[in-house]
Amino acid sequence: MSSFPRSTVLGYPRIGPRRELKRALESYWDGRSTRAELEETGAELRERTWRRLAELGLAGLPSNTFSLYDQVLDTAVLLGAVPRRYLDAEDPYFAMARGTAGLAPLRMTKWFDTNYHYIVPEIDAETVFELDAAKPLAELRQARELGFETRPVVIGPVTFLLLAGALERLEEVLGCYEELLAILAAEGVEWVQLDEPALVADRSPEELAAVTAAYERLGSAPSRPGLFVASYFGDLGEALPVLAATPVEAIGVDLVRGGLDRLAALAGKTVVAGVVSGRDVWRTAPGRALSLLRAVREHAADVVVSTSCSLLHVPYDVAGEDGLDPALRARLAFAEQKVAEVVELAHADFQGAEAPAASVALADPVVFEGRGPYVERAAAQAAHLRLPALPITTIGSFPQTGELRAARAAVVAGTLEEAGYDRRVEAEIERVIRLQERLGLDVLVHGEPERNDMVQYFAEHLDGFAVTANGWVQSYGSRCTRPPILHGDVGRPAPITVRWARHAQSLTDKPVKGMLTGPVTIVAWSFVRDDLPLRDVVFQVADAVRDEVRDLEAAGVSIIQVDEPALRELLPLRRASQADYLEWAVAAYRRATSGASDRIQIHTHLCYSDADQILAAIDGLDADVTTIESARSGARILGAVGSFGRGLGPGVYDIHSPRVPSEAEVEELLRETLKVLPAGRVWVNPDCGLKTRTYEQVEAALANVVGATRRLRDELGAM
Ligand code: MET
Ligand SMILES: [Zn+2]
Repeated sequence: MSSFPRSTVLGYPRIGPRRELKRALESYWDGRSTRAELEETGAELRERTWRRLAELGLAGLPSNTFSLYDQVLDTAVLLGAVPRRYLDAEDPYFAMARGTAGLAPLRMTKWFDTNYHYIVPEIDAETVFELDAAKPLAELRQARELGFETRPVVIGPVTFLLLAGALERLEEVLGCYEELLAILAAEGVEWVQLDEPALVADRSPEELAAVTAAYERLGSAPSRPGLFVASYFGDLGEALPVLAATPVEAIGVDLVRGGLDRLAALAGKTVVAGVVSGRDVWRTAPGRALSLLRAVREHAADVVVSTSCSLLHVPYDVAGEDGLDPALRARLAFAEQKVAEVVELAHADFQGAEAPAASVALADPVVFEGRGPYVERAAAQAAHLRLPALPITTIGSFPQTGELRAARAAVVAGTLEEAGYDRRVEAEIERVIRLQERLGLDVLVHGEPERNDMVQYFAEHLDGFAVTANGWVQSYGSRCTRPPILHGDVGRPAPITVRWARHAQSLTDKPVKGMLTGPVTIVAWSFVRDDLPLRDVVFQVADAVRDEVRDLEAAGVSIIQVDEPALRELLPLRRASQADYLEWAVAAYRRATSGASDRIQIHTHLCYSDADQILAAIDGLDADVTTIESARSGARILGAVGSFGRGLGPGVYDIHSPRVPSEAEVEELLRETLKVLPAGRVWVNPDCGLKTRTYEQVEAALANVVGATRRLRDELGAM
């Protein structure tokens, strides 16, 4: 086999520089275009990517990094792991991804510690693995016709099976991989990339033995291309010597997050050195990158310059972001700029840009111990709020109407005055308040109509953040987010939510919750400066939230919710670092909320099904009331919440589905909850915000929630 090209990237964004794939997908799903037209858009996007990467001077081009929905789902298809019930659907691929009228989709969850979501493969006794290499072959051949030799990228067998929870099927799956390698070799492919990001998390001896088994077997396949096993999102740790002992020729290491410790084991291998970060938007500091490359060269047979992971997790291009401060723009690198850096680093003359000296505004890491013990607070709040048993509330957002989105766009375009927009927001708040009163909810919300997004809205109003015009990053399928860029010291120049909260409260005698996003979530869903420890950045944001909490209290708001849905997401992949993270994350939350007096009821909200893993930390947040996803995940969480010491609202309405739950279903969930929690601590609420639903669905569902709760209240009263 020939030597590995001098420079490469592990993958590239695929949604399109102007989100062309998003539009093509949604038009196909709505029946406005054909599958062939969708494929055509895909082919154009791939062509554009290869041409651009080649123009930028990148030597090693990847293929099969494109996907119509998700690369893990593509791997399931590649290996024949398509559950039988989807085979009769009109389009089985999208049936698995999104469901159909009669079929629920496969489960979706977060890709390691990113905000990208993949489709979880379903492997059971029925699964018969059978290779279907059509997609990688088609992409390889398309590139070839355009004059490009590419390196097909596939998720590796160990990571694929670990994600599916089916490592015991390794032998069967390896047969498919062997077959794939033979097909690619016959096509004249020189190198294939097998992604094994699961190896950067803690792995048991059995799992490491699976790594050995897999790569010994694939390495001794009679006919195969060069094997490049890519790891990313952290340090390979003890998996590194294990992998290095197998016959694979090239190993990819993430040197942005990982260390140099065990690199001596890589003697004789080609090391694909991930020195340009695929997880942030900053230009690479040349000093560090060059010294890392020098250090690797001392050990490895051959060193290739690369990104630390796929560039899927960053936007396309800084060019066109004219709204950004030029000084900030000069520090930024999106996918295009990162490719250029990789190319330059592969030539010795790399200049790059040293990061400016950090403006260190270290927050005092001490928790503010402002609040009294929970029992005392609970008594003060009960006297003040006078809520019924099983109080009913919602999570914050109500349906976002097309008119509101259009009005927001009109303000940006300059065709609608701010004052006119504000009046529309106020009218929407009034509608939401009236609706909640009519339905009979107990703790109301203003509905968040002024927010485009629960993080971006705060970023737009805080110092130290910038928002991009076109910095879209794929979240799942056709969904993209535009993460704000946290680039400087954070401050809150003026109150952000107070005027809306005050307006909402003026319309009703029922309590209206103030609604804020917590410090961990604001940081988790932004691109963050890398010149300060993450903890210090989170504390700065916590102080800004703390100011807002204080102003809400001063404005007469008696319940304040501070959401932390991303608390679980930032949890480090390695257990050894988790306790430290949870400690500072919890401290930041308490710092943000502990300025409120005991009389103020603090709520928090978390969604996503795996909250049970961090339940102790959630308890540590010390919020008076926690609302949490439960209905969607079959009330699994109820098994773990018995010891929870404060108010808790396990969701009784799965808002991810357009389905309206019946009164009986809600009642059943409430009865389950009352078996594990004392009635005095139970709250009644949906799983999450209602903004993706329609008013019709929300009204019907909440009416059933109220009906079921009233019946149980009557029973409790009779006891
Ligand atoms: C992803 S959590 C969302 C919480 C937010 N308050 C809402 O209701 O939309
Ligand atoms: Zn939520």
